[in-house]
Amino acid sequence: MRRSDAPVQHALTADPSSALSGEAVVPGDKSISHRALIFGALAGGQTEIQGLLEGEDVLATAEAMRALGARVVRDGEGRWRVDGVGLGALLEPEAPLDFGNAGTGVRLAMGVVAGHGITATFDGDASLRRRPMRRVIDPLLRMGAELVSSNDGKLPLVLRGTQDPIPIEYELPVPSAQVKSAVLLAGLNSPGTTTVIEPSPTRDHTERMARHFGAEVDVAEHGQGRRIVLTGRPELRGRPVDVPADPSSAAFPLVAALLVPGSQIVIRNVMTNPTRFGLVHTLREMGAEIGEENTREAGGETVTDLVVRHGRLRGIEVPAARAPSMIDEYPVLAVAAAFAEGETVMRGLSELRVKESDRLAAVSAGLAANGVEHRIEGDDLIVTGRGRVAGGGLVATEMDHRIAMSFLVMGLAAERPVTVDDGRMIATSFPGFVEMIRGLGGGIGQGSAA
Ligand SMILES: O=C(O)C1=C[C@@H](OP(=O)(O)O)[C@@H](O)[C@H](O)C1
Ligand SMILES: C=C(OP(=O)(O)O)C(=O)O
Repeated sequence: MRRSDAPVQHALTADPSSALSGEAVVPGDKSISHRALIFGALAGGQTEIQGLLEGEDVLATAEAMRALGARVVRDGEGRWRVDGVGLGALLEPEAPLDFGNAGTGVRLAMGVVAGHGITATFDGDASLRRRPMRRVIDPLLRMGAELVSSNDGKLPLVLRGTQDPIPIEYELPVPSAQVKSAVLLAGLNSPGTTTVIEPSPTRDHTERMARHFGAEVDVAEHGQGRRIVLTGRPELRGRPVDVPADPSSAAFPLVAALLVPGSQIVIRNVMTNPTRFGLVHTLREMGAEIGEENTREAGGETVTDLVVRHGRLRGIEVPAARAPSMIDEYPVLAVAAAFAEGETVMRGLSELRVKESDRLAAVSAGLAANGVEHRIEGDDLIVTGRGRVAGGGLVATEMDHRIAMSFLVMGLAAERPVTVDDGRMIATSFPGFVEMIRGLGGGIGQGSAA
């Protein structure tokens, strides 16, 4: 039975594939793309961005930065120019800021607005309206912002910022780079130092980019995590930003090539930032052969060409401490685990419940629809792999791009086709995903086979 109301014309079906080969072109990193636009808007002068992810999530942030007064222009494919307004000089937007499906965009922009003497309305699609915003609002209120109205701590909400944000020390209650970044972005316009303590390291792109644009950010080890100290009111100057390929998007062709017999592919220019590379370590522990060639520095990050060959995988235990470094990759890891031999135990996945969908529930439903034995125990997901997957299932996307792409990858390697009921959300982070898979020789077509 269909579990969603998505019209059938948006369904996509992946067919069992012969060997994948060639080069996978993966778009620019989503986290860096959002931040490049935001820092570009906050800086004085011009920021030139190469390789920006032109996905719907990032385009919503571009639109929001325009509404806050920045000039944001597309110069060519992936080439964007931002003329910033300067820290402290953002304009009050005339209309609500609509972030579509993008948690990162809306939460980081709340931090930006909280640190300026302006009021803004934040909104998004049905998925974003379900996601928790208290985690960001709470520290921003401590910094002097005011919550004018909200839908019980969710979108749509109205936030009134302050031109003199109070410098605070904030210990993150959840390991979230979005919360960390919102506090740091609000702290940029604060007269003192803003400190964020994170229980375990989360992606550090805000810290790196703040430095790149001229801010002082000190980072020290703190127990299992980090203590980040930002000095307020720096002079932010527009800078060039070169966006590397997104490891979270590279995860899809990577896992597809591991699972489809005979495959060998190359994925170029993939960022290897250690706060983002947990999936590659995990797959290697499972027995995957993943080479790194031509490793180099580009735009303040290390990038590499990943060389991936099909091979057998075995089940392992993935510790909770690794979750932040691969938080968006669990749906596709669960797919890889379904094809492995033995149990893969993924621990500490509570944050998956508050993404674009409840990803634990959506992954579980997708595995069940395709005959994969698994169970959820508390916040852990345990998948019993048998080296093969029956497939033949219809998977509810639940407005979640990563669920759609993960189960299409499953269909390339399963015994029967796998259908996802709605492929439209893929455009939020990976426009061109279907063409990329086809370019490797994989078959994804429109419509339902289930
Ligand atoms: O800061 C970021 O760019 C992101 C942080 C993560 O979210 P959380 O901070 O909520 O874990 C991740 O899931 C999201 O795709 C991007
Ligand atoms: C969780 C994700 O994004 P966001 O929080 O920005 O919506 C994601 O891309 O998997």
